[in-house]
Amino acid sequence: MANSNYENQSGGNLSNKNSNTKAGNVPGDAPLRGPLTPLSGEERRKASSDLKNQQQSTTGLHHGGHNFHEVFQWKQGRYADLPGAKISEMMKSNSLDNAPTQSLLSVVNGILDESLDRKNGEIPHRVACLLRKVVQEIERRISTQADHLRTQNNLFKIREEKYKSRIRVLETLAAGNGEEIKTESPKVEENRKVEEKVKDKRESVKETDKHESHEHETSKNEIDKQAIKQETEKQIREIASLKQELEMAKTIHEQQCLEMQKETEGVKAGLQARLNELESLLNDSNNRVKELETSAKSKCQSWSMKVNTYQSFMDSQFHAMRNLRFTSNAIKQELLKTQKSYFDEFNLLEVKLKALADAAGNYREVLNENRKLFNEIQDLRGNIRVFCRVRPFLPGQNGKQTIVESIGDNGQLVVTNPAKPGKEGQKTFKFNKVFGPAATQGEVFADIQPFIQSVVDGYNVCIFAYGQTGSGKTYTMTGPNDATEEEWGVNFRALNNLFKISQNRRSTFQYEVGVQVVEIYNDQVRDLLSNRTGPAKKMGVTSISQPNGLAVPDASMHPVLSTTDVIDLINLGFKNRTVSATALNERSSRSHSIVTVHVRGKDLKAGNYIYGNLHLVDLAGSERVDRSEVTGDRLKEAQHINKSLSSLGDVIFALAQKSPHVPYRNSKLTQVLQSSLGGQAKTLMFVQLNPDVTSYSESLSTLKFAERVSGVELGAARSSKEGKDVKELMEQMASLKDTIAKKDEEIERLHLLKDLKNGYPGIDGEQPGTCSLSDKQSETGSTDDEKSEITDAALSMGTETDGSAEYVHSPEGVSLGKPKVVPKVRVLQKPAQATPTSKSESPRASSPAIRKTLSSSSNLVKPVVRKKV
Ligand SMILES: Nc1ncnc2c1ncn2[C@@H]1O[C@H](COP(=O)(O)OP(=O)(O)OP(=O)(O)O)[C@@H](O)[C@H]1O
Repeated sequence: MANSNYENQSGGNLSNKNSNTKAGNVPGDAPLRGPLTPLSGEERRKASSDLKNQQQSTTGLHHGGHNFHEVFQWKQGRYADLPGAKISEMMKSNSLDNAPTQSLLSVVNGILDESLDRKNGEIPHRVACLLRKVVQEIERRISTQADHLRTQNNLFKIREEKYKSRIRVLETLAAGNGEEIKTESPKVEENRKVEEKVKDKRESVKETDKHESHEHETSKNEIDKQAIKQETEKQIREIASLKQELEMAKTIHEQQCLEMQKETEGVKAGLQARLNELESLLNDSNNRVKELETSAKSKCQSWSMKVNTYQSFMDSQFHAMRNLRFTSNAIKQELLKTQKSYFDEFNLLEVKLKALADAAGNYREVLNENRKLFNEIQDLRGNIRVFCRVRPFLPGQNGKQTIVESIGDNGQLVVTNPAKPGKEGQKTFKFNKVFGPAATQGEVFADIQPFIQSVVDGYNVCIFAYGQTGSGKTYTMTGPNDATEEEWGVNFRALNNLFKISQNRRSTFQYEVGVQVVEIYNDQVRDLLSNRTGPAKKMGVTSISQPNGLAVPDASMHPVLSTTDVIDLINLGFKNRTVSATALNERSSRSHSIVTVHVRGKDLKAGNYIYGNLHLVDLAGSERVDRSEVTGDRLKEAQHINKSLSSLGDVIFALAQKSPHVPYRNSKLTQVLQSSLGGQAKTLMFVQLNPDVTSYSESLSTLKFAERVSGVELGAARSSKEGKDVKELMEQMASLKDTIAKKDEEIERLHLLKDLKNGYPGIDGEQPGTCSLSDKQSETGSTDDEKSEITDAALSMGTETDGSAEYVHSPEGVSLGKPKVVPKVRVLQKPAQATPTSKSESPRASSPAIRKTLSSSSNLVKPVVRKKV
């Protein structure tokens, strides 16, 4: 308040408190007084009124300053936000002139602090102008204050002179020359008053004395003189003290002057430094502003360039979009056209699908017929088939003189007696097929494969290898030790094929496969897969074959899911056999090993089961006992072998003769194989031949046995009452083959229809997880039989789908709609009349499969021309 008072009074000059106090008492024409001289009442009143005036003036100015505060008391960081109009208004108005210097400095500091706080140090232009104005105001005030100080100094000097003259007067007074000192000093005035008082007193004394006695006058005068003297001394002392005080005041005043000067210079220097600092900041700010302006200009230019680029890009995009729109319209048109043609094709397809559904509906029937035909072919070929296999000479075998003269394509084998060279010694044998020494395992199996399919169809099959020791029975049935897949024997290949077929039929049949491995040694049955340790347990054989074909129910049954399982089991069985062989001296040659595969298939549609079993038999060596000239155990073994082999021959012969009694019970071997010998069972015998001349006698014996067996069926055919000869039967077989071929053609056509349907993705209704027809084809083998299996599975799926989905046409395409059953409008029909042929009277020829001729109303499924059988 005091500060602003002073500042306002002095036109905003900078000052301190001391100067403030004194400046208030320094009006130009004010009477000069000593510092300690008491004020008279008049002077006090005047001084009070001056003070009031000053206060009023201060209040008024402060009011103006208050306005300034209102304008300038911005919070830190807000000066930059002052609107330009406000700043220019402040700069135009006189608010800066009335503002206290402290406030101006606060503004400067505020702006600078704000500029420092701001990261880029920028001061907006308008704030910089304001700053310049404020600084100019501060400069002006400094110069004014300097003038004021000079004036004040002069005043002090004048006052000093006055004090000095007064001191001189007092000194003169003190010297006692009685000279009246006319001075305006209060002390002198007081002296004067005292003197007047003394004078008055003297006069009053005189007057009193006039009234009192004259005598006392003299003594009183003396007393007065002494009093005056004392008074004078007292005054001299006072003058001395006043002088002292004056000196002190002078000293203090000089000190104060010096201090003020120093302070003023300090403030001036500070302000100058601050001013310089502010100017440099201002310059920096200006430079920064220029830099910013330059960068803003360059940015502006780059932005305008970018804008141009974007504009051109947008133009090109718009152009491209327009083109795309045109293209899209064209595509839309094309799509509509395609859709229309698609609808047409779809309608056509629907018609074809109906035909396909009809055909597929009857496909099962066709398939069954196919199976029957297949079996009839098998029957015609003979339920007992004999293959002869001549093993090659072994690497270490000497001589290498063979008894095999020739091998014919028609199953003819000519052997020569080494003792009778020439035609005389030659003997011809006829079998279903003869495999020479070069025949591979794969070639051999190719002729066996149909038997495996029969097993899956629910027939019992027995494949056994017969021959003398070392003739290759185990090689054919199992393969060599540690056989590669190429060298796999019948066992592994048969099961591998069985799994493949069951896999292909998985949509219609669910198969379970179990394996038993037993051996028959000395007419005893032993389980080779028993996990019991020690010698194998003896097994009983059921005399009447069970419906499930389990002739040895006590033998462990092992379910198998893959060929690997089978390999493991058979290896385990042979290992057990080998263990026994160590003790029983090469027992493998003198025991029959039987691998029995039990197949149970569930018809997924009908729900019924079919059973089939396959016996894979590696017979004991067939060498003659008399030649071996053995005794004891070996003789017993040989007798058992001979007995079991001849029992096998007897059974087969009895079956061929359709004898009412078939001697199965004569040996354990025939009992075990009973389910696979006779009835609908199919038997395949491998006659293994050692071509070495040294084995001629054994080989001849083997061949004779085989000839007897192989001649059974054919002989029976020849001796039948209908008088049909082999040639006729062969013709019949060819005819049946022809029928099958036609059916295959028909199936192919159905495939075509199916493919046609699959050609339209999204409408075939293929269920997830099901294979497409092509998938199935690729994963199967190349035989026709397998193909028919595949077709069966594929068409079964197709039939279900065709009957359950309706296809909805929509502009977006084709989608599956509400399920709808497609009515079967076409069925496979029997021919109007079946023309019986000369063979039709035969039970085989008169079977419905042969009599039926397939026809189809579909233009794609052409009717099969019925062949004369
Ligand atoms: N087709 C063939 N090709 C190559 N080697 C063969 C063939 N047939 C048999 N062999 C070999 O002949 C030898 C005897 O064959 P194998 O053991 O199969 O006769 P086997 O009739 O089973 O004898 P055993 O009655 O003693 O069991 C074996 O070394 C076998 O590898």
